[in-house]
Amino acid sequence: MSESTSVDLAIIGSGTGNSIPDERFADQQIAIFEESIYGGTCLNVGCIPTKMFVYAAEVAETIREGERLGVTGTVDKVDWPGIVNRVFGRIDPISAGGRRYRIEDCDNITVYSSHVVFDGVDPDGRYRLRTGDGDVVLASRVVIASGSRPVIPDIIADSGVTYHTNEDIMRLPELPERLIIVGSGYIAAEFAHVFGALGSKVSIIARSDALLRTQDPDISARFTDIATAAWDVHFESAIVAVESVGSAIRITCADDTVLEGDALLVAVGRVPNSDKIGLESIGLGVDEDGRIERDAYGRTAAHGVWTLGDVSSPYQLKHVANHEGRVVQANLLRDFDGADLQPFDLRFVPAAVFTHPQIASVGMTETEARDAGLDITVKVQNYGDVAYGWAMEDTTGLCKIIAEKGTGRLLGAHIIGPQAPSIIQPVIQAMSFGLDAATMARGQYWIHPGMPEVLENALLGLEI
Ligand SMILES: Cc1cc2nc3c(=O)[nH]c(=O)nc-3n(C[C@H](O)[C@H](O)[C@H](O)COP(=O)(O)OP(=O)(O)OC[C@H]3O[C@@H](n4cnc5c(N)ncnc54)[C@H](O)[C@@H]3O)c2cc1C
Ligand SMILES: NC(=O)c1ccc[n+]([C@@H]2O[C@H](COP(=O)([O-])OP(=O)(O)OC[C@H]3O[C@@H](n4cnc5c(N)ncnc54)[C@H](O)[C@@H]3O)[C@@H](O)[C@H]2O)c1
Repeated sequence: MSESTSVDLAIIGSGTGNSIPDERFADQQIAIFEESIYGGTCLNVGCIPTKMFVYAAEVAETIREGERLGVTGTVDKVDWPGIVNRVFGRIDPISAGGRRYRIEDCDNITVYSSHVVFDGVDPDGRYRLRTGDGDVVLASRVVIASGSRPVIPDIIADSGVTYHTNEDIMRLPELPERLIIVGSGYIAAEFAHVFGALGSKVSIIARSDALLRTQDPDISARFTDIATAAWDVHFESAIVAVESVGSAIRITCADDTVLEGDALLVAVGRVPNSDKIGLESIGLGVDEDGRIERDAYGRTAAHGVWTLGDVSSPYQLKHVANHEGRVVQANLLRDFDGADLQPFDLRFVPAAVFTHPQIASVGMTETEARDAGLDITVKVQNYGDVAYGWAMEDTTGLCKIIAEKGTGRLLGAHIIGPQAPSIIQPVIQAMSFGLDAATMARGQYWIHPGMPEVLENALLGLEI
């Protein structure tokens, strides 16, 4: 049995968890546990590399779409290995540098590069954490920031075929000629764009009758139309067989559709990493979606144990994990039972899908607002209705605003079209700071002829 080490704070996960120790924690002994690449999902296999690939895909699309503007060009070559090297040539050193900084420059921090589990509580009430390498760390306070991982349907896992997830698809040695994507959410939409624009033939197997189903119905419908024209999309498809045929993968669906591909990407959702960390040994449970239960301040039911990010948040988004990280960080400097703890603010959480065209949203969908019994007014404004949309010859972009009748309270905004994640930001600001639609529309200038005029016109078009 190895000797144990005592620390003031243990952090499980080096994603958002790595941002917690700053100079205010310099007098605390801290253990950080990371079983995989240092820096977590967003940096290594999530937001950042995907968007670096997306940008290259956007450039390829822009060249192809130039013809309708009178600028004709062709994409002569896609240097996939070159793109992979550029992306990871930037990211890998950041991950390695972050790890090196914690190990070499932070005297109060020890990094354990191993899987860790809770192994009960010692007689002094400290949490016992046991690593796969045999180290035992005792901690009076713990932050669980262990994130989430991809779900793999049994029929694929059991088939023995080679499949990919976000963890390795971006490091394929060559661009697959034919890519099959199983799933119809964020990751499916983003990678379909990346691989489709860079030259793969993309097939999507979707369980339901639409893509990005959790978006506002107008956005999901518009995207589904565009995606169906761009890629080979199979709706309401249940997979009944998955097999290897030579170097290819063959998937058969219940309606006898047979698809063959050179690579298979699984993107059917992510589950919280709450099931392999020994939570039961410290009396903690999870909710029906596998998320660690927590209160508004990030506290679990175990005294001194906090949680944040994908493992416990209702949102699997990095900006949410970062916010939750800042809240837990502030609360760690207070008493666990203190009356001055800071709560999470999850009122107006925006999200964007970096597919083609881009999509961004904040607040309620029209369906959610109606289901909530609110008296609403809705305006849909097309990109093509404003001058910059004419400049772009845009025919598919739209901006939809939902507000409360009578008060003009902004309830939701949903945009599909070029630069949607940037264009939506003023609405996030308005909702966060309580601006109503009329004040937002006429209480400021809108640069003419900028694309945000689509937002201005949508606000002015509401019948409040
Ligand atoms: C392909 C993809 C694209 C995405 N794009 C975006 C985007 O554009 N915008 C956005 O907002 N969000 C995006 N996300 C979501 C975002 O990446 C996550 O919400 C965010 O990274 C979660 O952060 P976290 O700190 O909770 O977990 P993570 O960053 O996943 O960190 C958890 C860490 O804990 C480690 N760990 C887990 N269990 C243990 C254990 N028992 N012992 C030791 N270590 C352990 C894991 O190895 C991991 O490194 C994307 C996700 C994916 C998969
Ligand atoms: N731009 C971003 O912010 C971004 C990008 C990527 C991922 N993410 C985060 O990561 C999460 C996970 O992404 P995701 O795309 O894996 O999940 P998702 O929840 O967005 O979508 C999963 C989709 O797969 C479908 N599905 C489930 N089981 C299936 C099956 N057996 N066969 C076929 N389809 C099936 C679901 O109906 C759903 O539409 C997202 O919800 C999001 O929070 C965010």
